[in-house]
Amino acid sequence: MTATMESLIGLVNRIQRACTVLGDYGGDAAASLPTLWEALPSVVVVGGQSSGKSSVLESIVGRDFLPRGSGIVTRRPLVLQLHKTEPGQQDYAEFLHLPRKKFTDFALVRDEIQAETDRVTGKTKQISPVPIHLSISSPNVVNLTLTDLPGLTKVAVEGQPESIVIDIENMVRSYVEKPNCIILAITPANQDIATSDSIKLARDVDPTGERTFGVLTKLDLMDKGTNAIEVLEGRSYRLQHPWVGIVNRSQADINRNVDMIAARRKEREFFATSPDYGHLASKMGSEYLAKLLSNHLESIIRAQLPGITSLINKTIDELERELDHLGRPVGVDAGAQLYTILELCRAFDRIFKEHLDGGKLPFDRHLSLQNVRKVVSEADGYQPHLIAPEQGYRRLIDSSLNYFRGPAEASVDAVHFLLKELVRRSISETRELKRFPTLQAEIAAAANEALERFREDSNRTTLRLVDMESSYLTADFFRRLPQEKEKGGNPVATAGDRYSEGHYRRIGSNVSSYIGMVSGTLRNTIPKSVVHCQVREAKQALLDHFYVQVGQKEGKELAELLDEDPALMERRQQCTRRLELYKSARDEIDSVSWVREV
Ligand SMILES: Nc1nc2c(ncn2[C@@H]2O[C@H](COP(=O)(O)OP(=O)(O)OP(=O)(O)O)[C@@H](O)[C@H]2O)c(=O)[nH]1
Repeated sequence: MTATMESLIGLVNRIQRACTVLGDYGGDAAASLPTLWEALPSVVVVGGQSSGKSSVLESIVGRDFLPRGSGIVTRRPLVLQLHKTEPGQQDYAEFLHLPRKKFTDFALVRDEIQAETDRVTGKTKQISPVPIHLSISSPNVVNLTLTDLPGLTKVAVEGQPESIVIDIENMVRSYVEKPNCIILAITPANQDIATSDSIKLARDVDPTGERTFGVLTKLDLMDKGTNAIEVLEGRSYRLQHPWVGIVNRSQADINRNVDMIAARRKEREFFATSPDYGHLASKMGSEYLAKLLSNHLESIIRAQLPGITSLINKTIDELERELDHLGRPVGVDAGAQLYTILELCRAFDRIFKEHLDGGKLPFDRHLSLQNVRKVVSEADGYQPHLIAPEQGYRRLIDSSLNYFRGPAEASVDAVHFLLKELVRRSISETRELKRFPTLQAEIAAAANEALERFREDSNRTTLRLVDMESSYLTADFFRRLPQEKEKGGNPVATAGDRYSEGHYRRIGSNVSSYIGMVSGTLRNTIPKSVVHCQVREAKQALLDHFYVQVGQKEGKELAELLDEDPALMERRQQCTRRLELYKSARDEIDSVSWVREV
């Protein structure tokens, strides 16, 4: 049973240490990272200035080790982990930030707390939420973890910024508002309970008093003829747990170097012999308080462990999923990088081809063909001027064929823009590329460049098809045109009325029928040429140039292509560290449950 108790509080201690090492101090909801710190039950000591907070902690530990001085001395949370050792063992202290260094001189512990506080907060005397972890092993302690926070204060003293009053209140509040926080609310007995800073705060965050332990210090300093029975018996301010009265060392005792063991004895005597508190003696004093807290913390941890375990498993799943989504880190050598780049290009190319093959391109009913048809009808309705027959035919046909050039180019462009849109869509659908904005932009640029080249080629080819139709006007063609016999008429007519209207009409309809024939041909060949020069090329060789270029790059240039969004890299790192934390917590819990079952 004892083994279990030790292992449960020790278990939470180890997880708490892992939290600090891996940067989880709770309260960073802005980073939207899951926090394990906040899920762990902890006892937090809250009190106004000079309420006797430090004295209570030192009394629980049985050692002098906390910095003293004027102003706000505690400026970082101090997570104080107490481990009970076998009788006769020497007391020692260890800091998480100084692994492998054992302190047996507690005056040095005090110095180190001060130095470590300044290391993070600087000489500015600001406060910081990054906790200091101190563990103390001694036969004279119970297994317990307490977090000491800066004392609630009304005014900043010299050298400390005005904002510190609010900053402290906010920091303390951020701890005590967590439902897992057990609040140790310190109030001096020589002050009205109604004005106690710690009770005011506790009432705010824990109105039913379920998780608040009231501690009344300085019972020895009350005015003669008054006592704190009303408070200690829970009538002044009701809590679910019993109030505990404490008598710490007075300033005079401290000045006289009265040691803690002697102070504890004195405290016991105070209660045992007190006419007011004698009947409560067994439930008063710092030793009783320590045991009470230890038992409570233990039972809370036991009750919450299943919930914490399932939270851990759920969070591990979530973090793994997010990391999969963010993509795992890329290797650092050129080979791995080139491989990654080519893989990513292929991923894009695959999606692009899926679009092409998926019949998502409405070539046969697209604008280009409609345009061709539209122009054909225009050409059919075209009424030619009349010049000498062969030249006239040639010019009429040439100028009619010119009408095909615009739409031919338009069909080339239409397909070009469709392909460009597909590139854009495929780029944005290539999820793997999202984390590499540089490479993403390069692939998009390379694809668009290739499409540009295909367009030029397609334009040339398509216009040539049109040109070919006009150069096919051979002498034979004219010879085979239906000939018209002059019917009588006036042989000396002027050039203007040399031919009858019927003549012109026939020329017009001849040109028309020729153009009709040509348009029938172009209607078939333009789409073929456009698909051949652009779609087929895009499918087969979109990134060919790019592959050649990438193949010639050096390690450094490859790394640049794989340059990731810094925010994303940061996020991946954060998630990786959090995942590490949750996994180590899971391992810790697994090892304890295993011990318990044996
Ligand atoms: N007589 C007597 N003096 C006490 C008691 N508790 C604390 N003191 C004295 O009250 C003064 C303040 O006590 P601390 O323990 O330093 O109080 P604190 O809340 O930690 O104070 P700050 O850290 O300065 O805010 C010291 O001089 C203590 O000796 C007590 O129960 N009885």
